Amino acid sequence: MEQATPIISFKGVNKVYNNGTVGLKDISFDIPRGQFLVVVGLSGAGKSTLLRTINRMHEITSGEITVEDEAIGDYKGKALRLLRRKIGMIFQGFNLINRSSVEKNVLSGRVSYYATWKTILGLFSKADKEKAVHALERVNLVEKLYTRADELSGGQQQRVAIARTLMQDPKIILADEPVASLDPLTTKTVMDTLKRLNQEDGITVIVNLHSVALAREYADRIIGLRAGQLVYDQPIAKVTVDDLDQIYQAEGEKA
Ligand SMILES: Nc1ncnc2c1ncn2[C@@H]1O[C@H](COP(=O)(O)OP(=O)(O)OP(=O)(O)O)[C@@H](O)[C@H]1O
Repeated sequence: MEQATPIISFKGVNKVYNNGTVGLKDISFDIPRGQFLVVVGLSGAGKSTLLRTINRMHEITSGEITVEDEAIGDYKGKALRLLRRKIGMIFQGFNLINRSSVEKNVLSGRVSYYATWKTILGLFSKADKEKAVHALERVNLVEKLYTRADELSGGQQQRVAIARTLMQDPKIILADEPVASLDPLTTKTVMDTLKRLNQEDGITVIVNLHSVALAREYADRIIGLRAGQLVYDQPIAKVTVDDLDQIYQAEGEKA
């Protein structure tokens, strides 16, 4: 059984969108520090909503979320910036500046450490440039430092996005369908990178995935959502194919 203090805790969390759609319904669970957690569920089950409440990209309607034992709901200004600094986010579409070099994209992960005018003028410190090289080494892409982002493959672009989040020295990485637009081979390079950072740096990783096969391959634990509710929560050793089929049963969707 996990004994570690949770790095993130959901306590009776509800999210209702302005148009009345229920995003999350009475979600309570803890995420131990260093866990590789995979969230599965049908399209519209609430996976993105769940992830985005952790860095306050989405506000919750009721309940409480704590990160490192602090309720984050009232964070404003500096406290919110610091929260977002310690939580890296990876998106399905990579969100890179396509016409800029890999180096510039990676350095942009450091902007929250600078006054705005410096980053506008591109005055990153030598230490940060070295940090960018190191971040690219971690994702095995250092040879692409001066390549334009849009000249890279999808899997390489996603690894640049991961390197960019490493510039924040994140304690948590949220990845929302990070491999949904990638082929199987590049999918593996991206998932392996996330797993390595989880294991070597102890970064807590929370990934939304459509693929049940990938979830089983990489997760320490799988949670399942259906219609905004937490309907499944098991350590990987106890996860069975039948369980996962159940979560996807509604529309017969499989990996
Ligand atoms: N901004 C919004 N306004 C209103 N409803 C929303 C909004 N964003 C999401 N929803 C709704 O909330 C529910 C949960 O959506 P969410 O995107 O979290 O699901 P998901 O599991 O991530 O789906 P997918 O796998 O398709 O990304 C869905 O019914 C969705 O239509």
